[in-house]
Amino acid sequence: MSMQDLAVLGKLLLDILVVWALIYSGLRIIRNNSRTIQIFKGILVILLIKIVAVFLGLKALSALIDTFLNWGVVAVLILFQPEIRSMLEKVGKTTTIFNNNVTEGEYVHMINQLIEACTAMSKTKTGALITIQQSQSLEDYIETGIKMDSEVSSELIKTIFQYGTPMHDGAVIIQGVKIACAAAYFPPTTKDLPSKYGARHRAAVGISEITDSITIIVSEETGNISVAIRGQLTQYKPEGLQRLLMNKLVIPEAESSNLLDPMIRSARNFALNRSKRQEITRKEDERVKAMEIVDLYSQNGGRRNG
Ligand SMILES: Nc1ncnc2c1ncn2[C@@H]1O[C@H](COP(=O)(O)OP(=O)(O)OP(=O)(O)O)[C@@H](O)[C@H]1O
Repeated sequence: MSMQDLAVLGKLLLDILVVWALIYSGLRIIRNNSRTIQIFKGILVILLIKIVAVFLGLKALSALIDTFLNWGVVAVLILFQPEIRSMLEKVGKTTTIFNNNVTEGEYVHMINQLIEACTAMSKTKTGALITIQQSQSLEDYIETGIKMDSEVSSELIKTIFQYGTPMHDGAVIIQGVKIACAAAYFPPTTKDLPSKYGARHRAAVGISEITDSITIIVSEETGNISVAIRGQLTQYKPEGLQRLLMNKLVIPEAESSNLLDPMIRSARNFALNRSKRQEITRKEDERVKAMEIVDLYSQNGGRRNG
């Protein structure tokens, strides 16, 4: 292969890589926000109607949709203005696109502080609701609370949830290793939960159904600690919760989020054969010994989101 061929191949690969990164970023922005998902679905429906109109020769409908689509770019710019602005802000801070800037040590410290706080609140039966943002943004919900920008510390968490204080009602949201807000409101689940679970647990399950967040609940009534993930409520002892959070949040720095993540992950998954993957999943499951698992979906007709 000549140098010229190599140069052409290199350009081609770079081209594919850049387009991949742009599409991936675009899809992340859409997926990270419940509002953008709805708008994106709406646009898809309109495009589908357009295809059907062309196929059936419905000229008036087709022309109407054309006019709508022509103005669509302006409409999208107006509708997505907050998302576009935040995306450009992120591009400005290039580090956040390639690395979320949180070290493994900082995560471990945050987890230890959370465990300390939850253990103490569990003993004193102080009700608490703490949600940790994962890949899907919780900005919409942070807006409903009282904004903060503070390091997670056991003392601060306990103070926030101290009964009678102005911020004890609602949820604390953690982004990275910082408390982004307190007193946030979540849309409660519409599912029938066992009667022992009230509004706090309903809110936790609700947010876990619509985002990939991890929500810790300390019950005011029993002092029990539970976690809601993907619509499933699981009760943990503090040690189990610590293992769960370590497994979910502490990833080796070399694997931390960047634009090439999906490619690296696909390549790695491809390389691992099926049985090996099952073995790894089994070992990870064993590390988290839950006391009680309430699978809300199997109790309610088996619907499961994502
Ligand atoms: N939609 C919501 N979003 C955020 N927080 C909520 C929401 N609904 C209730 N909460 C919080 O839950 C508290 C009420 O909890 P409630 O006692 O009804 O629930 P519970 O699931 O039975 O919990 P516990 O076991 O602690 O009693 C409220 O004071 C408020 O702090």
